[in-house]
Amino acid sequence: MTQDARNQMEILAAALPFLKRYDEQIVVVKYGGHAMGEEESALRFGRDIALLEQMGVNPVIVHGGGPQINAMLKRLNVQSTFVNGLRVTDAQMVDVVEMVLSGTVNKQVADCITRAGAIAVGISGKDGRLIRAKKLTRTYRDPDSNLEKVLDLGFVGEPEYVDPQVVELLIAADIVPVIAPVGVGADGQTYNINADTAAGAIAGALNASRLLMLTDVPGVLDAGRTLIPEMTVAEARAGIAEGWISGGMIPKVETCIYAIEQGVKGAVIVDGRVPHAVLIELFTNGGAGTLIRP
Ligand SMILES: Nc1ncnc2c1ncn2[C@@H]1O[C@H](COP(=O)(O)OP(=O)(O)O)[C@@H](O)[C@H]1O
Ligand SMILES: CC(=O)N[C@@H](CCC(=O)OP(=O)(O)O)C(=O)O
Repeated sequence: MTQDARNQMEILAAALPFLKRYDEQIVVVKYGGHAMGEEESALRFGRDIALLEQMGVNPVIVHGGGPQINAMLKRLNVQSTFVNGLRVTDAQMVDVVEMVLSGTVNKQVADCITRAGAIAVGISGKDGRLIRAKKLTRTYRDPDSNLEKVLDLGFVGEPEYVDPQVVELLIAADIVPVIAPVGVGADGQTYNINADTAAGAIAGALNASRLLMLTDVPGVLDAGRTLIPEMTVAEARAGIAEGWISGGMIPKVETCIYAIEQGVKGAVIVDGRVPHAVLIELFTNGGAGTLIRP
């Protein structure tokens, strides 16, 4: 038995009293592009997810792939810009985003789980019309003119309606759904959706008991860069308004708030690079990362 398998067994031994809590429950895991790391770390993630499935929990994976899209754009010599953690996505960009997310990354993540002994099937939000999307519309106050302006991010979408039927069919067949955050408009247009936002919408539609957001920082850090173990929705909103929650952390925190408002019991932002982060979060008293609560 490898050292890693021994570690996994040790966590599970400690987890026994908690197992019943998640039996038959849906746990949505957002697997961020930064959390994926090297192959060994992705395989370890796959083993944890396969184990959850075998233990009777119903994991649903929504993955990101921002760094992987960046790497492909670099190869193609295409520049990319972000506004508030969202990629400005023109027609050429949306093709690359779909190719990387629904193609390479989606199949890699599903493969890591399948190699660990569960059956995982990779789909995107377009399959079965899982994520009906519309163009994201946001306004902002222009600091120069002080006028309210519309933010145009091109083909960046937001979920308008989630039809979880295809995911529920996979769960009923004991298959782990692995979902790429690409949505489809009423007119068939493909939209690039931030993976955090997609995960929150799916967790809400599935009435999940937990949403775990795996990233590459220990959780939400305060202005002094210290980990905040627990914060209320109001505190999280204040962090965004005050600016110490910024960039890619904004969609993450907003997603947790949304998921809680939809009835998800707990939303946690946690460091996915820590070995067995998912098991530790679900099955230990202290958990890890930042829990956002009402
Ligand atoms: N208050 C904060 N606490 C932690 N991270 C923060 C905070 N504000 C901004 N960030 C940034 O958010 C990033 C996480 O978002 P992102 O890179 O989009 O992750 P992912 O690829 O996992 O979705 C962190 O690496 C960090 O640079
Ligand atoms: C609109 C938007 O920004 N979409 C993201 C989708 C991928 C993503 O969110 O990946 P991570 O979770 O790894 O950051 C993007 O284009 O990068």
